[in-house]
Amino acid sequence: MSAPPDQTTRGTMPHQMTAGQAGSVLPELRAADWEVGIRKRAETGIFGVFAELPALVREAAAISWRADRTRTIVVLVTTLLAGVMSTFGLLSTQRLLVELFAAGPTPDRVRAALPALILLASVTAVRGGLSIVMGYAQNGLTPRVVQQAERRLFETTTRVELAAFDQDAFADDMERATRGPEAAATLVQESANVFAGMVNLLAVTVAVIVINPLLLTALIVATVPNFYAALRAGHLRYEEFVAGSVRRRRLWVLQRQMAERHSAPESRSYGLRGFLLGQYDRVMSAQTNVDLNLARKVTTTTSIGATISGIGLGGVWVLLAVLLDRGQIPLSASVTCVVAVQAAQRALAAVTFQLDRVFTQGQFLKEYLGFLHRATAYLPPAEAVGRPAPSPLQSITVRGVSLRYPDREECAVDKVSLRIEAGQTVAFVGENGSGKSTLAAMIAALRTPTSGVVEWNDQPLEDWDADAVRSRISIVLQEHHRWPYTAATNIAMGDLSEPASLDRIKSAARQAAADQMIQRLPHGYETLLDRTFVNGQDLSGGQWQRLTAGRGFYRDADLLIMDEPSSALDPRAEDALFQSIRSRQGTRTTILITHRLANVIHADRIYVMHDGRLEEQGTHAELVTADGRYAALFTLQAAGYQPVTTTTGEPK
Ligand SMILES: Nc1ncnc2c1ncn2[C@@H]1O[C@H](COP(=O)(O)OP(=O)(O)OP(=O)(O)O)[C@@H](O)[C@H]1O
Repeated sequence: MSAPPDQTTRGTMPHQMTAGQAGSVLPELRAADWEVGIRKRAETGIFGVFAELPALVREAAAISWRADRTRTIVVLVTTLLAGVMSTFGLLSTQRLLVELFAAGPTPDRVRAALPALILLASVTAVRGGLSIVMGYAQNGLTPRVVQQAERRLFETTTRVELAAFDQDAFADDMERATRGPEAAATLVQESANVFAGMVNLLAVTVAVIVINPLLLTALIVATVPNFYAALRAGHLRYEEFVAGSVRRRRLWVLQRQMAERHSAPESRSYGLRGFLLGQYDRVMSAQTNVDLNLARKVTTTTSIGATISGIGLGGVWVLLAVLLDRGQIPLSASVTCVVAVQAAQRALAAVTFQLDRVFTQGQFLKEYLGFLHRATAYLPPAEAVGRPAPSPLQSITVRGVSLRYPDREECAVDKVSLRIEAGQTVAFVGENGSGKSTLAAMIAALRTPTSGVVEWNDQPLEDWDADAVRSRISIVLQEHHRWPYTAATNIAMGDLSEPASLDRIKSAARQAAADQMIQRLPHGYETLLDRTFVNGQDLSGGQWQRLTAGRGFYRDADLLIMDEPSSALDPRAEDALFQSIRSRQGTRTTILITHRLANVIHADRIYVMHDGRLEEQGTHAELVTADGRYAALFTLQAAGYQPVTTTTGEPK
């Protein structure tokens, strides 16, 4: 029996793990649909993909140019000059050999060879000097290019709308894109190297043709198969990288699950060790199979190339022997030919290696640029720039708003309409998954409705600058993030628009019942809240929740949205928190999402959600009188607080 897809993405149940199903059960072991386009492109063949290289090299050069003009020029010029020097070196070697193998007395031959010897020595010295300069320039250039390209990537990932993270492909796309910055840095130099290598090759080819045009054919047979095989091997490796990105991410997640402290307690108490190791074995064995398969293909390709090239090289030597034997070429020319063929092989090996790198790095850069391009679909519209900042909140109107998440049939929020006046405290209640958080996210300008409109002061949210709207709203999320900074910073992150003030931080912490708890930490407000750092501490779930609420209070927002802010709080902390929320009533606007219905009794209006729809609304008294869903939920919860009585009505 194969498991349903949503279950298998979270791991397969141990009883389902049979060897025969290994290839079919975990979807991450199969290529995902969205990879099709990328694979197709990877399969267009080596030369088809090569057509893209000039554009990619131009892009890399542009990135490098923006990062550091001087070093880019130095790297390009020194690399090209070094290539030219190699060619001169080869030509002067040839000249040297011709002079040394010429007829006549030895002192005369040595004298005649002296200019070529001096040229060879000078060329070698200049080449050495150029390499040093190139090394310095490249070392300075690489970090700058990486920093600039990486920053551009993170500028995008931090700006995209939340909807981007709902797309399957986004995380994998991003993983591949992270290789782009390094690729941009190496591409510039490697392309210059390829160019210089080509110049070198051309010189060798000319030298060989001059000796005997026939030798050129043999030279081509001796070198081209190796060249093609090396290119093909690079192509195969890239294909594997593309196909394996989901699997690698799965492995990375598993590695963390088995080695991190957050998962350690549950892993032990539920005895998950075997399960996790089993998952690891399965993903890893799939990875190993792919690696072995790749190694086999690469070895076969390169072996065939090397064999054909070897035969070709044998042909060169035989041809040379025949020509020598027939007296068709002098000894000096045949020695030069041996040197030239060896130089050609070295040059071609270098060019192949560099081309392979340019090719692979070019693909990484392409992934990077492609990701940046695709991500633009999730960036706020350009026309948003320059929109006015919203005036102080007077009302929020939700008009027929719906939102459907990708790949979901039902709407998470379905045609909801409501109006909140400034100063009101309203509550969203309802069962799990009824759409409360999604509705709040649309009101907070974090998600865009699929249809309908949210208005701020009777004007659609899109009319206002989105960042400015968000700066007027403080939202305490149900799934809050535990920022790995100090307690003070964790609270001050609620408003970074001005320098943090300890008084303000403490005041926010007091509203969230977090002040005393923080003061008792080893370094008080300056305690670092991450155990992975030296002297770092961790908090309990409820303590983190208090801190998060403190962050919400820290921002002097027109609208405070608290999504399930007290689920982990003890009764005293909960009471203190709700007193703080209540103290806002009449002056500041608050949206409260909670399952603890006792805390919403005082709300100005309660909205009851069910299956994405707004089912009831009213004050607590009105809803109890209506005797609908709210009344049922309230009565059920209240019953839990009644003393248990005997059948005669006596307390037990
Ligand atoms: N990012 C998402 N992608 C796909 N579906 C989602 C996503 N977030 C929420 N949902 C789905 O949308 C529906 C509404 O979720 P939402 O979080 O708004 O409910 P809620 O009322 O806040 O629930 P709870 O009381 O459990 O917090 C649920 O069916 C949920 O599975």
